[in-house]
Amino acid sequence: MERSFHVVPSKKEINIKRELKDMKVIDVKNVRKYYGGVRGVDGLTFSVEKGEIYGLLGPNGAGKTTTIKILVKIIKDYDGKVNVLGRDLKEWDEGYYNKIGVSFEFPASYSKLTVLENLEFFASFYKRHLEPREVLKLVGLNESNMLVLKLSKGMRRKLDLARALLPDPDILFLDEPLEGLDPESARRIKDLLLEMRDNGKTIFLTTHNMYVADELCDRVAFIVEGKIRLVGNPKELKVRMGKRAIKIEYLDEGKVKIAEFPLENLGKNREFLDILRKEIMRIETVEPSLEEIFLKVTGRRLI
Ligand SMILES: Nc1ncnc2c1ncn2[C@@H]1O[C@H](COP(=O)(O)OP(=O)(O)OP(=O)(O)O)[C@@H](O)[C@H]1O
Repeated sequence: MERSFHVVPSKKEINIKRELKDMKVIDVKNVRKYYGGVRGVDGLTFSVEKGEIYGLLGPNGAGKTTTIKILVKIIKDYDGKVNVLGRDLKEWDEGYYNKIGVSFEFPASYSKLTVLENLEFFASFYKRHLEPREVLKLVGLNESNMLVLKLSKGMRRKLDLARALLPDPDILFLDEPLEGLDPESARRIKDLLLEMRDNGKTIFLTTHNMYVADELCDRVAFIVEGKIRLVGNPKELKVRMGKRAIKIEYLDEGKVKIAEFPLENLGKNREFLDILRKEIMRIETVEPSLEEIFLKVTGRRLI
């Protein structure tokens, strides 16, 4: 049976939704994975709630891909506890793949088949799925009859996402979802993900791009050397971790000048009060970027 994101839910679905509300959809406790002697993740602990876009932000080698691979059961030999959709990950059988959608950095399609043939093939694995043409429309990929080998990087990225959407999953796992997309396509995919989130889907993504984290994520987790160092809403983090300063632009003897002052004791700051008597052009609070907060908290740059 085909379903869309907007169909009226059955009573059973409403009850399940009620149960899932406020529930930790993903709960990871003290997870550890080494590749021989190389640390993938170590002491990884976090949880994701239903209906949020949760972003794992970190530099190369931080453990983002390892985390996703564990969560989608590609890596099974880890230590620690992982619970997804109310069940221990190790207890989930093949039914898990009807509940989740996965889009990875590497191409996962058959290059000698067309876009539509690929999606029809993948759809055949699911008991219930969305219409291949419908998911292509959602991601804005119009080249349904083009061979995959002829697709640009951005088109492949959209195809990967379309494939992830096929089972109409409760959770989407996306590795660097906007990488390689032109600005218009990136905007479209961002809007799609936000709409899906508003419709109760949970989206877990990894990125090393602070703009993606900033614009898309309800919560962002900083990951460094296999551990989460800080979690928060991007806007709240900026307020909490910011410099708490203002920038003032003013005219001084016909020249534009800019000065910055800490918010503490601003009303008693003689230099600031003197400037206020001049012609003010603009006053704004100084907002740090996520990159700056990341550096402050972890001592590491994102790239
Ligand atoms: N198959 C593997 N064999 C050996 N070491 C690995 C393997 N996969 C990952 N690693 C190592 O584990 C660590 C974490 O890698 P991971 O790919 O999870 O990080 P990442 O944050 O996704 O980085 P990137 O942004 O570069 O993909 C790195 O030191 C990496 O070299």
